Parts: sequence; structure tokens; C-alpha cells
Amino acid sequence: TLTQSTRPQRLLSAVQKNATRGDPCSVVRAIDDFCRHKEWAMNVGDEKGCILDSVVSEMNPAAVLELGTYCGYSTVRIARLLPPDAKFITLEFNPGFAAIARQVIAWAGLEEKVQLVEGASGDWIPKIKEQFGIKTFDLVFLDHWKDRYLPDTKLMEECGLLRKGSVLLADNVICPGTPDYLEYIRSSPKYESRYFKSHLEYTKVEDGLEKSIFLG
Ligand SMILES: Nc1ncnc2c1ncn2[C@@H]1O[C@H](Cn2cc(CNC(=O)c3cc([N+](=O)[O-])cc(O)c3O)nn2)[C@@H](O)[C@H]1O
Ligand SMILES: [Mg+2]
Repeated sequence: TLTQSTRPQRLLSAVQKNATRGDPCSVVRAIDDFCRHKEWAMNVGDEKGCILDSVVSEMNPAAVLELGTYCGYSTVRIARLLPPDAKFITLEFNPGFAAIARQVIAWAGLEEKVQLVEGASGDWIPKIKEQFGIKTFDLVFLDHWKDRYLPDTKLMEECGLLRKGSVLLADNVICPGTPDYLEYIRSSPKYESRYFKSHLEYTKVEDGLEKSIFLG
């Protein structure tokens, strides 16, 4: 029987065909080329990716959390910029996507820098402190189900995973949009928020990243 491949499997094949093993930038480039010229996929992309890069580089974070690994595109973008002993946890709900992401991350040669955890963010956030020996996160990248941004942010606050100065960087606050999260984070006295206008990955549609600093 002809086995149908999934889009993430075709994305991985494009990485293995076009990117150089151990070269994270070539992996990022291969995914962007595939998604721009062959098949669109919901990676943060190259335009918003540069904003992500600048936030990561500016913070030089010791502990990073990513919600929604998908194929590992933003995981590779972030991990390639981290200091050697940084802790980086990325949560992925879908085992099929997690399996692809592990191979993309390995192709980039970054498997030592990333801990990919399979499961739902709502289940894992309360367990992170004890399971991974992490006190607080310096940076959290939110890119998972848009209706989980707000509950997971409140959960991170309750679990004491944020400290004064922790940064939340949220993808897709315009498209597909995260209205309840934006309303909360922009009106809460606990956060200082700024919107970075950009475009939905590989399109001309407006989208952007919301960068919010936890004030404690
Ligand atoms: N609570 C969760 N915990 C862990 N992983 C999760 C959770 N929710 C979704 N995921 C995983 O994120 C991955 C990717 N994903 C992201 C979304 C939400 N993001 C989008 O829907 C999206 C959609 C568009 N879009 O439609 O143009 C553009 C984007 O940049 C997006 O991030 N849904 N699945 C998937 O593998 C899913 O299993
Ligand atoms: Mg996104």
C-alpha cells in the first residue's frame, strides 16, 4: 500500500535533502525555502524569526520554555543562540509532530541543547520545577493552541515559574489571534507589554509578536 506522507514528514525530507548536518542556519533556511516555495506550514518563519532571534540574543537566557514545538523550526532558531549550559525545554502535544521535531533538531546538531517533552502544556507546567530542576524561566515562547496562551500564562504565574524580568514572547497575537491573552497581558499591572508588528509566516497578512516583561 502507498504510504501517504504528512506535511511534517515532507518538511523533514526537505531538511535532510537540502540542509547540512550540524548546521542550524542551513536547517532554518531549508524549512523556510520549503514553506515559501512548496508547502506552507505554521512555523514562526523568517520575518518573525528575526524578531525572535533579537529577543533571545539580547536576553542570553539561562532557562527557556517553548510551548508548541511543531516541527522544531523555532526550537532550532532559539537553541542555536543559547549559551552552552542553558536549559531549554520545549513542549509538544502531538507525538507525530514530536517525532519529526526530534529529527529536525538532531539534523541541526542541537539535540544536546534541547529537551523535547511530549504532552500537554497544561499537564506539564505544574511539574517542571521538580522534574527538571528549574526555578524560573528567563524566556517563554508561546506558539501553541491560541486558546491555551492565557490559561498557561496564569498557570506559570501560579507555579512560580516567572521572576521579575522574565519575558513572554507570543506568536500569532493578530493572526490567528489570541484576543483574551492580549487583553489580559496588556491590561495587567504585572506586565509591561510591547507589540512587534510583522507578517504571518510566508505571507503578506499582518501578524506580530507580543513581548511582555513580568514585573513580579
Ligand atoms: N497545549 C499544548 N501543549 C503542547 N503542545 C501543543 C498544545 N497545543 C498545541 N500544541 C502543539 O503545537 C503544535 C503546533 N500547533 C500549534 C497550534 C496553534 N498554532 C496555530 O494554530 C498557528 C496557526 C497559524 N495559522 O493558521 O496561520 C499560524 C501560526 O503561526 C500558528 O502557530 N496548533 N498546533 C502542534 O503539534 C500541537 O500539537
Ligand atoms: Mg505560530
